[in-house]
Amino acid sequence: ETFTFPNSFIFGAATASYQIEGAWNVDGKLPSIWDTATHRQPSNDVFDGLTGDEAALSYYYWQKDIEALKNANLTMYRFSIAWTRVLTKNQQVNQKGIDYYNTLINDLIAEGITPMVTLYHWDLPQYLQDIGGWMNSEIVKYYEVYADLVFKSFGDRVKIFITFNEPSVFCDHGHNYAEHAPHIWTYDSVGGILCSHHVLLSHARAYRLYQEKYLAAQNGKVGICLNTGFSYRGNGSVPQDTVERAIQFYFGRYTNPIFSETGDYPQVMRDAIDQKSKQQGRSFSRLPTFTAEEVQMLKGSADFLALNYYSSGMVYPISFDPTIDPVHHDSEVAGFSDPDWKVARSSWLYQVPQGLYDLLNWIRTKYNNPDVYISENGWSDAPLTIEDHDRIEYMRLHLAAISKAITDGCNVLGITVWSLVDNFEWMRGYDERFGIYAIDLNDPDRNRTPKKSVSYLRNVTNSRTVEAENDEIFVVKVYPMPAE
Ligand SMILES: CCCCCCCCCCCCC/C=C/[C@@H](O)[C@@H](N)CO[C@@H]1O[C@H](CO)[C@@H](O)[C@H](O)[C@H]1O
Repeated sequence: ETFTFPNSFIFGAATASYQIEGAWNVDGKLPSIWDTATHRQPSNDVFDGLTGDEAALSYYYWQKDIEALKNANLTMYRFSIAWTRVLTKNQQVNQKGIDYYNTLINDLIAEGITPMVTLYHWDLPQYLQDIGGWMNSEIVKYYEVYADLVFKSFGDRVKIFITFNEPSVFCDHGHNYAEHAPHIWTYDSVGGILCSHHVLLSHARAYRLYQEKYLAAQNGKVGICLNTGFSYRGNGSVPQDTVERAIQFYFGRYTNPIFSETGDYPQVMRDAIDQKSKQQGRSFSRLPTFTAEEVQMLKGSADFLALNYYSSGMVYPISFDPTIDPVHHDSEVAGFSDPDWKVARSSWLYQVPQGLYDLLNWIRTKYNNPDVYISENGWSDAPLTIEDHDRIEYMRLHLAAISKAITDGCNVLGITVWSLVDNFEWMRGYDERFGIYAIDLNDPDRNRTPKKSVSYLRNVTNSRTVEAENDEIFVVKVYPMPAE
């Protein structure tokens, strides 16, 4: 079957500052929590022991990135700004950092490529972590100062801003399980919950600031980037409400306050955490409460949803047990992956295009069909895999799923694939490569070598079609529940 894309649909690619820029301490840039994490001695716990100190050296080779975009026929570039490059500790402007992004933005626009700018892709200034980072409510003010600077400096040319990338990942993995920077472990997910709460408030304040101060002159859009898989019934006896609870706890904790008609946290989450907190003998709930004003400030605080989709899972109910993974412990849901699904070099990344199709329709019906960009979607393979047939298949099937969702009426405006170039894959270092361009870390010039997927993408963007069979997209079957 041939799947088509409307002429308005935009094809692009994405990166993030810490993962590609290098130049970690150049021109006044301050250390971020990822600099701290990767410089830990005697071991940084990164899979290959490496850091983002140099990565793709995009701080010097941004023109190579622009060439790579052009060569792939891509017309949108999602990149992030390093907070640590543009502001000093006492909240003054670091002009050299601003200059770098000004040059990048101007050069992109000169080549007809639309910049999509993420304000926060996990690289918090270390001096803010030192006062508690996302767990301290004061962070909201610091973020607002930073957002103000970004809007003021770049908003005359940048018309699409994303306030945050994947809060579920940096809040949970960074503040519950100590798996990501700032490597904090907290009991009962308290750290992750506080982080999410302050991220939501920071997002809303930045959105309202843009509306009040910049919208009239700049006429841009501000959204937030959230990630999730879709969840499926682990076997025939799993109740549908388990599926819904999984999504609400993982995704709804951010989407409900921003995109729903009612606003605030999902009721199922409010009830569960309040009740469990009580059951634990606590005098107040682990889930903070938004004031009525905050609920209003959050409600409708996004012009679009930037959705990162990689994979999906099967779920089944479990009973409350504080000793297990804290995300599941409040939701009383656990998940597993079908061993028949194809898996990438990243052990968590199973190929489930159906999940993207179902998720887009879930969002359409749940939230009155908001504008959506697929801000990340991609496949990892081994270093220097140039004949990346598995990535091509993954892209083909996910693009088909998107096209099908658009046919259903979902407002999907475009995609920025992850990633433009091979880069620092967080705690996996450089072992899992997501780029459509390969980078040899031994090459001081960091030449961007096109993988086979670049010519595939070029064909897709020229023809605005992909070929796929429905049974390649719809891969979810119901399996017996695994032993608990
Ligand atoms: C509804 C919820 C529950 C159901 C199901 C299960 C979902 C299965 C998906 C498993 C994902 C587990 C770990 C998550 C990892 C990614 O989301 C995370 N690594 C994504 O980060 C972004 O992706 C890029 C590639 O990893 C990364 O380089 C980029 O910086 C991130 O923005």
